[in-house]
Amino acid sequence: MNPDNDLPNHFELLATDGAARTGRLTTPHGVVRTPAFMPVGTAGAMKGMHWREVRDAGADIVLGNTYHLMLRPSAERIAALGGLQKFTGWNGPMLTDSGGFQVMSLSDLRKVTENAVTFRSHIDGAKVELSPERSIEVQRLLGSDIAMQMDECVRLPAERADIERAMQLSLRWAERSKRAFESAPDGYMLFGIVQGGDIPQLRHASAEGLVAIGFHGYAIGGLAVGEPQAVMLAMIDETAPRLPKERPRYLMGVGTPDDILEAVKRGIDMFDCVMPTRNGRHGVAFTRFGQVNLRNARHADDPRPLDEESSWPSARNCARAYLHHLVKAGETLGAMLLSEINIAYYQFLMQGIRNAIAQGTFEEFYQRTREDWARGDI
Ligand SMILES: Nc1nc2c(CCNCC3CCCCC3)c3[nH]c(NCCc4ccccc4)nc3cc2c(=O)[nH]1
Repeated sequence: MNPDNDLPNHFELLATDGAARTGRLTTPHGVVRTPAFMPVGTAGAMKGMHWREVRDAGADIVLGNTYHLMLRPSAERIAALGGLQKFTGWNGPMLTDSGGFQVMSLSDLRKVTENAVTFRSHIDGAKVELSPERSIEVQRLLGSDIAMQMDECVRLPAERADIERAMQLSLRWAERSKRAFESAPDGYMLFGIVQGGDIPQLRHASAEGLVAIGFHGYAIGGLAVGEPQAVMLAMIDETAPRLPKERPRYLMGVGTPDDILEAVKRGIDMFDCVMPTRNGRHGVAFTRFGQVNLRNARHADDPRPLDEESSWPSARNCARAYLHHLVKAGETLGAMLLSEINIAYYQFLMQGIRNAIAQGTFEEFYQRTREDWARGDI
């Protein structure tokens, strides 16, 4: 029996160092080492990468894209083809978001009612209704190992009344999402999502409401939506201690390496962000010494690789001059190389974090890593 609710707990805490934790989350498709960075697949693919590279870079779990896949090819078609793992060839754990956040950011003509989010498909303009029940059905059809409740995320800054309305609606949708999820086979998980904007009391009410309903894990949503990093970190401080310590905590949409290090320090276990692949496609590399914009002319004659000590071959072997050329020439290989270099760096960072927490040296790791970033690209 778990102290907080009667759902099975598939998360095992291995060590803690201050508020930071390292553990293992067991899913039907494999084990996820935490703290974990989850690369974001788009419509069933990791833009610019083969799944083999995603795995070789050290990723245990990737995100599938509920919003896109439900519109094309449709969740029913993916289910008929054996589910996302079979359909995509990624045979490891997958997490899917509920789709509501993306509706709000990607499609126009959308409306939020008590029952659902309704919107027009950006593909064929068809009217689509995404209720908590339909979102759970789609995530079950996709075969995702970890599903997210349907929620409403408010961009910041926002009026208190709007933040409160969306937080309360999300709690009612949490209840409906959990009921719709109840038929899932053992091992599959559903996470609740804490809302409440930048208002501590609303964050507390949301966290307490979700814990009372009971989930396999808890996400902190409604952040990385325009607020300064200090506000994001303050809301983590208000929320994480109010979530069951034996269950996983997932900070949605975050973030830069600096965001991740600060959030791990405050007790976060899981992250997702499009930044490594998106910045890679735009010519920006993440390295041990900070970000390097390879579009910059200063790299044109530089024979050095990005990082001679990197465990990732392309980061250790490709001359900056070559990467600069590929990016300027708009060669697809440029986007591919920088995407894999960035995913590999994020996984290198996560492995360093996990090792440091396990050894009780997270504080030193935290300080040294930030100094290396501040050194900047030599
Ligand atoms: N349900 C839900 N999802 C959220 C997401 C989407 C997380 N990524 C899903 C993933 C699924 C597959 C496709 C891609 C997205 C967020 N992303 C961000 N910030 C991103 C900030 C950002 C960072 C870099 C670049 C652009 C935007 N804040 C978020 C808050 C919430 C939230 O409250 N509720």
